[in-house]
Amino acid sequence: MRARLILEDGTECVGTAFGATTESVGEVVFNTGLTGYQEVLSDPSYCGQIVTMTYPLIGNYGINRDDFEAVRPYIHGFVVREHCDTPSNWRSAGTLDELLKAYDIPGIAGVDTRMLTRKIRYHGTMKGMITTSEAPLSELLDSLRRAPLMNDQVARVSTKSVFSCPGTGHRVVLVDFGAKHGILRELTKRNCDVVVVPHNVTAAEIRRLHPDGILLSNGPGDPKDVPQAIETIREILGEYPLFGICLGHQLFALASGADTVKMKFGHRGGNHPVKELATGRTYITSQNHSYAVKAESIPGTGLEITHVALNDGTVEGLRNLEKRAFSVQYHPEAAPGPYDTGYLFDQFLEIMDTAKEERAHAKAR
Ligand SMILES: NC(=O)CC[C@H](N)C(=O)O
Repeated sequence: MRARLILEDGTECVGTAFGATTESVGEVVFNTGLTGYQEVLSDPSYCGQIVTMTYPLIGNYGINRDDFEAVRPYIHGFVVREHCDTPSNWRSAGTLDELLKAYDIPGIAGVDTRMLTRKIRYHGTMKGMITTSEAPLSELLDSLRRAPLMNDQVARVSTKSVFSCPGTGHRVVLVDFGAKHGILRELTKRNCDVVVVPHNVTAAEIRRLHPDGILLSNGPGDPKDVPQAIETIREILGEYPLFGICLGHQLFALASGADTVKMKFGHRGGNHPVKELATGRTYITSQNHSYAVKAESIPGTGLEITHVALNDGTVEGLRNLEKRAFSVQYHPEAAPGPYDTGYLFDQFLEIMDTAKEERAHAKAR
C-alpha cells in the first residue's frame, strides 16, 4: 500500500506502508546508527517522534527478545530507505513489521532518507505526518500544521508506581523520566539495590527510601515540561550523590540555575565524539537528544563543564564536586553501543562509597 510522509514545510515523500496503517503526527528526527534499530525504536526518549534511520537497510536482523529498551515502543512512526521483512538472525523472534503493527505504529519504506536527513539538518527538526490517505497534499498539510505536538511525554512513559530491583549493594533511587532498560542493567550488574520511582516523586518520598545515591534517568521532551521534577532536584541536591543522564543531566542543570536550549536538529546516533576536558580524551558515545545545556548559563551556578561535543562544541557533561553530583548528555548505558563510557557507573559507585564512609565516620565521632 502507498504511504506518504509529509513535512510541515510542504515536502512530500511517497513510499510503501509497513507496520500499522494508521495516521500519525510527530517531530521528525534522524538517527545515524548503522545498527540498533530495535533499541532506538524502544527508547522512551523518542516518545512522540517519527524516527528515520540514515542507514539504508532496516529490519534485516528482525526483532529479538533481549534488545528492548522499554517494554514497548513509544515512537510515532518509523521511516526507512529499504525495509527487510525476511530477517535472518539466530536471535530473531519476529519482524519489525509485526512489532509496529502490534503497537499501532506506522512505518514508511522507500523514502530517500538521505534527502530527508539533509533537509532536517538544513531547516531544523520539523513536524511531520505518516499517512496512507490519498487526500490532496494541501488538505493534509492543513491538518498537520494544526496538529499539536505533545508535551506530556514524561508522564506517559514514566512508571506509575514505585518498584524495586533488589540487590545487596548501594541503594540507588532511579527517578524514571522514561528510563532505558540499559540503565537498570548497568546498576543491577553492579549489585545496586535499585528503587525505581515515578517522575513526580517528592523530596520527602526520596528521603524515606534512605538512598545512597540518586540517578536521574533519560526521558522524552523538553526538560522545562517537567517543572515539578526540577523543584524536587533543587530541594534534594547535595543530600545524596547524584548522577544525571540525558534528560536527567538537563534537569540537574536547570535545578542548579543553568538554562537549556532546543538544538537545530539534535544528536542521535552511536558515533558522537565527546571530549573529556580533564584528560583531553575523546570517547565515542551513544546519543539521543534535542535539547542542550547553554554553556553561557553555567557561570555562577556551581556547575563545571566536564565534557564537550567535538562536532559542535555543545555541553556534554557537568559536575558539582561540592554537591557530589555529575551528569552527562550522552548515554553511558549505550544500548545500542558504543560502550566506551560505561565506566561512569563505576564512578557513581565510587562517589557513593566515599559518601557512605564519610557518613560512618561522622556517626562514630
Ligand atoms: N535521551 C534523552 O534523555 C533526551 C532528553 C531530551 N528529551 C532531549 O531530547 O534533549
